[in-house]
Amino acid sequence: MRTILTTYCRLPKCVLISKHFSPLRSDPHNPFLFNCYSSSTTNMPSSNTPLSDIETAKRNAARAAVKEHFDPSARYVGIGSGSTIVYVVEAIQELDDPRIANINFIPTGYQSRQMILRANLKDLKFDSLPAKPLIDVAFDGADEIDDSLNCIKGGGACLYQEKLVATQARKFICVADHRKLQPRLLTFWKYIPIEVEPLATHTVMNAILGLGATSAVLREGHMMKAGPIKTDQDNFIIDAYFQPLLLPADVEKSGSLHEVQKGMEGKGEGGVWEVAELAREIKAIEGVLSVGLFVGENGEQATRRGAGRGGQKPVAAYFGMEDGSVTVRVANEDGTATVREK
Ligand SMILES: O=C(CO)[C@H](O)[C@H](O)COP(=O)(O)O
Repeated sequence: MRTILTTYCRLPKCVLISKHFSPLRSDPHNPFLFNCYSSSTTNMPSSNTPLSDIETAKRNAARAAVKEHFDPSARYVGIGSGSTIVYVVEAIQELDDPRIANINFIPTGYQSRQMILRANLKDLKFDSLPAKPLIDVAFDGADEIDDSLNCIKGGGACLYQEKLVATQARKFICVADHRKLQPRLLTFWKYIPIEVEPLATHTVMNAILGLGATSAVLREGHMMKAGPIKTDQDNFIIDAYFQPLLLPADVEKSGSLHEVQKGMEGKGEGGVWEVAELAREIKAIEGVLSVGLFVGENGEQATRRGAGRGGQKPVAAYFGMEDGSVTVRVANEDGTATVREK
């Protein structure tokens, strides 16, 4: 696997390592990481635990999102993966409403399910959901969210089940800290996680480079000698580095995507994509199970259209800010988004 890594990376190794070591995952105050090593039966941070600024921002965002979108009389609630979602579960518990015991919580993977169980909530596997009713609401974190509520997800390697749950939900709500609030995807967060069937790893990496990625990296585990990370589906993750992604509005302004790309190529910065178009191209590569770009419709748009399912994009994203406030990006009917301060 080392061969694959060096063959396909066009960046110097040191750059790859530093990009790989995401700043979003190195906080010693992170209660999710802490609880990985604790024997705590709740897996929940105590509300009295002093938190770092980032963790406080996550908690503030989670509390605001739960207050506005969690209904204790709901039947099905999706619970995502990562370190921020811990605070959503905490905020649900804090409501201390007996009706919560009747809710089926749908996990998006192993970590998510453990969190649900340790919080003494009722878990229901995605494939046990009845076909018809949609999940009332799904909460999840994200790695980056743009002006139109497109998201990058999969920093924790859970994108496939997260997408399954989001697209089966009437509304999908994102919860994040201020670092994830960006105008365009791939601004602060530099790569798109892609889940691939292991046999197809080489061919998918080649195809991604063919789309103009600056590099494609097979994600290794923390213990290099143990090999690449395996997802909950036993697949690999390829992290694909591209230039910042455009919104449809950027393309409209410039006339056509081709014109924008031409302009960028002139500056020696090829491989510029509109976000939904790139998601479609990557998904079409044989061997790709899921792309960590959440694009297209949101659940409310899909419901209005009578689609009978949800959408990939959130209807709202809550960001805990550095000053303790919460900023919300809310979807408008036409797919654009409005920013609201709380
Ligand atoms: O997509 C995910 C896992 O695959 C997470 O939701 C995303 O990485 C955000 O995680 P965190 O809340 O720890 O920053």
